[in-house]
Amino acid sequence: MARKSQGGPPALKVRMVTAKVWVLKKHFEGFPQTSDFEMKQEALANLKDGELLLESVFLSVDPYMRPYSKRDMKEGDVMIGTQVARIVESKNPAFAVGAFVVANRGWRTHFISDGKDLNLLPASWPESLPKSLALGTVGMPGLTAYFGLFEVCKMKPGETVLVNAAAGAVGSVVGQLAKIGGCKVVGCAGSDSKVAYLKKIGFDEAFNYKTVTCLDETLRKASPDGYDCFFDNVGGEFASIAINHMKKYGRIAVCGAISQYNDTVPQKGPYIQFPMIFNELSMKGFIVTSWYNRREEGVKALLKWVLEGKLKYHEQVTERFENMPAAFIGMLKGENLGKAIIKV
Ligand SMILES: NC(=O)C1=CN([C@@H]2O[C@H](COP(=O)(O)OP(=O)(O)OC[C@H]3O[C@@H](n4cnc5c(N)ncnc54)[C@H](OP(=O)(O)O)[C@@H]3O)[C@@H](O)[C@H]2O)C=CC1
Ligand SMILES: CCCCCC(=O)/C=C/[C@H]1[C@H](O)CC(=O)[C@@H]1CCCCCCC(=O)O
Repeated sequence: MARKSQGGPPALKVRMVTAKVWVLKKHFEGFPQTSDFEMKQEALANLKDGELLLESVFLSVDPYMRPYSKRDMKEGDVMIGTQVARIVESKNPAFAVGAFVVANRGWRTHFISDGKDLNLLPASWPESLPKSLALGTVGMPGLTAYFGLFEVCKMKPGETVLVNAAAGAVGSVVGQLAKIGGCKVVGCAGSDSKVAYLKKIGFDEAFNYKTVTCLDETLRKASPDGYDCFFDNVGGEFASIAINHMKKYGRIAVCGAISQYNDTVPQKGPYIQFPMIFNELSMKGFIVTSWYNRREEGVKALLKWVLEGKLKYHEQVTERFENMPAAFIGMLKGENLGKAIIKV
């Protein structure tokens, strides 16, 4: 607080902010444990000209954090990740206090930015729409579905699309975009209530991959003529079986391999050459950020479909920053329906 000291110059306005952060205490071995994380405090410096102070309002837990922690992080680093944050103080004329942005500043409650790494929420974002959707259906996972389906799979009206992890953040958008695009869509998920949700949001066929007696038979029954497009979020055994159900010239978008992220011993074949050659398949891995030169187009399309009611969303919201590790582990276990979000 500013105050005048008797006779001297006015005292400086000092606002000390302490951020809570989650660090990777110990590299994950197999399935992550809450003991692999540690919560710490970070004192933030005072703002310099051009800087902003932000507070995270919603944070995202995503599957990529598991493989990327192994590839890119060392023990003691703050966990990687994105947030929707509110500007609480600004010494940058381009950013007003109270505005909301998407940032990529890891598992932190507060942080300082020079504004260069921030994406303002679109001006057309309606007040009625949860801002957390900028981390899900209208954010990175939604864009993954959009570019993966339309650009990687090159999906066309009248085709049949298969998607796994279908009740999650990416998969639930894939299925609905396939319907918007005039396709038949088959999806699978890991519980009966998720399967019921898939039917509710318009999937033509849906099944619980954990309880089917024979995946091969189930895939054949769901689409006896096979699949034109396979949007693979899971990899491993599921993908090895599904590849044999592709139609001639089928296209596979290799988006993720969540069934393999926690493996301590790498899974072995079967090998894919025979179906690839016999059916002249195309299989392409992709990272959504390679399409971010068209990010605005994707966000605009997804937002429009949400507002028209054609693209439904569900969020699994965990309250409190302190529960982030549990929410992350829960998401890897399949406890989320739709996008897993943390509300600080
Ligand atoms: N390439 C890219 O640019 C991107 C790739 N991805 C990938 O997309 C996939 C989905 O991500 P996202 O939508 O954010 O996550 P989800 O919201 O789908 O959450 C993960 C889901 O994966 C399912 N799952 C977990 N373990 C297994 C398993 N062993 N076999 C089958 N399913 C499993 C669980 O659902 P269930 O109950 O059905 O088992 C769980 O809910 C991930 O592989 C991720 O890495 C995501 C974003 C960008
Ligand atoms: C074999 C691993 C497959 C992982 C697939 C996946 O989920 C990829 C996700 C990326 C998504 O396309 C956009 C991202 O931001 C994800 C990668 C995040 C990398 C984090 C880099 C570390 C940092 O933020 O500093």
